[in-house]
Amino acid sequence: MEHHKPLSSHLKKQNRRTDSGGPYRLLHCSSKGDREGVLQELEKGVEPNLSDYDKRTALHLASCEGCTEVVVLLLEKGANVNSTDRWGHTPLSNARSSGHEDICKILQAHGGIDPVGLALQMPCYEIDDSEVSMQGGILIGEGAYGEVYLVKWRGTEVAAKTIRASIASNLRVKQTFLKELALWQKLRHPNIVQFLGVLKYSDPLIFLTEYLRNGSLYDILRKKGRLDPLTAVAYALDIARGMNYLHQNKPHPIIHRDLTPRNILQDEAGHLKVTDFGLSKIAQGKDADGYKMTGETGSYRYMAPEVYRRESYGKSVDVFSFALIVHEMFQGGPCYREEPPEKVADKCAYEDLRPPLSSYVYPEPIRRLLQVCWHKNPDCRPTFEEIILQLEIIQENMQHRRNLGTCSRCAIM
Ligand SMILES: Nc1ncnc2c1ncn2[C@@H]1O[C@H](COP(=O)(O)OP(=O)(O)OP(=O)(O)O)[C@@H](O)[C@H]1O
Repeated sequence: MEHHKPLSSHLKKQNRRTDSGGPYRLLHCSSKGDREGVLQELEKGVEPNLSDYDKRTALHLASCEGCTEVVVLLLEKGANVNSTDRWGHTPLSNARSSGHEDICKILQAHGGIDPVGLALQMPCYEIDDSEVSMQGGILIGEGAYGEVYLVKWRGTEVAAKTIRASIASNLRVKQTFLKELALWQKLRHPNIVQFLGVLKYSDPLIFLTEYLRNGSLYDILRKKGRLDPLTAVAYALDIARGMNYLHQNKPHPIIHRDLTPRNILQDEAGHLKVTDFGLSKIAQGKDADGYKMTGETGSYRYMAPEVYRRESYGKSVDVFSFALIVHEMFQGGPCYREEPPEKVADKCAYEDLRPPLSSYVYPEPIRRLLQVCWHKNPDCRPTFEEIILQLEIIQENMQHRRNLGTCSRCAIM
C-alpha cells in the first residue's frame, strides 16, 4: 500500500505526481474542499486511503480544513475513518482540534474515535469532600491560582490548592484546568510533585497534592542565600530529572512554561520536586492549544526571550528558565533585584541581557552550561537529557575534588 512505502520514495513520488496531476491530486483537492476534483480522482481509481509522507490521508486533510462535503464523499467511497497519521491523530482528532463540530459529528456517526482527545478527557480522580476538612486547614501559601492549605486526607497531611473563582468560574477554563490535572495525575516521578485528586463537589475547584514540608526553593534561597556548589548541582540535577520526565512524556511532551523557584518544592529528604506544570497557561487565561503567552505573569524574571516576544515556542523555554534558576542557586538570589521583572525580561528579549557569570562564583563547566542553556537561539539550547549528563560529570568531578580536599568552588575541571 502507498503509505507503507519509505518516506523518501514517497516524497520523490509525490513531487513527480503532483505536477502531472497524479494520485496526490486527491490530497490536494481534499485539503482545498474541491469535491469535484476529489470525485474525479476517486473515479480514476485512486485509493481513498492514499496518504502523504506524514501518513495523512485525504480524510485527515478535509477534516482539518473543515471541508464537510469532501468528508462525506470520502466516507461514502470507503475512506478509513480511523486512520492515524504520524502523530497518532485520527481525522476526528483533527476536526476536534480545529473546532469543526459538524465534521466531528459526521465522523463519530461513522465510528470515528479520537485517541488524543480521549487521553485528555480522562476524568480526574475524585475525592469525597467528607474525607477532607477544609475548615481545619492551615494556610501555607498563595499563588496566582489561589490559596494553598495544609489539610488532612485520610489521616495524611496533604496540600489543598484552591482555585480562584475568577479563574475557574468560566466553564471552558475550568474544563481546560481539569484536563491539565488529568494529565498530571498520570505522572509518577521522584522529582515531580504527586497529584492526588480533585474534591468532588468543590466549587470552583480544590485539588490535592502531596505536601512538601520544606517549602519552595524560593523560601530556601531566601533563608540560606548562596548554596554551596555541590548542593546547587544536586538540586539542579533534581530539577533537570523532573523536567526531562515531563519533556519526554508520551504521546506529547509537557512544557512547564512557568518554571520558577516558587514552583520547585523540597521534600523532607532534601530532594526537589517540580510542581504546577502546564497550569500557567490557564492562570493566564490563554488558549490551551496555541502555545502563546502574553507575558501577563508574575514570572517575567524566568521567561525565555521568545515567550516575551510572543513568538511560538517549544520545550526549550523551560531550559532557559532552568538556567536562571541554577544561576540563582549559586548566587543566592535573582539578579537585577532592584529592576522590575518585566524590564529585565524586556532587556533579555531585545538586548540579550543575561546575568553576569563571575569566575569566582561559577565554576567553568557551570558557566559553559548556563551560557548554552540561556542561548538566544532556542535550537542551540540542550535538552534536559543532555543537561543531566553534563551535571552528572560535573557532580562527579566536584565530589572527587572534595574527597581530595581541594576547594570545590575554584578547582573544578
Ligand atoms: N504541595 C505543597 N506542599 C507544600 N507547600 C506548598 C505546596 N504547594 C504550594 N506550596 C506553598 O504555597 C505557595 C503558593 O503556591 P502556589 O503553587 O499556589 O503558587 P506559587 O507557585 O508560589 O506561584 P504561582 O501560582 O504564581 O506559580 C508556594 O510558594 C509554596 O510555598
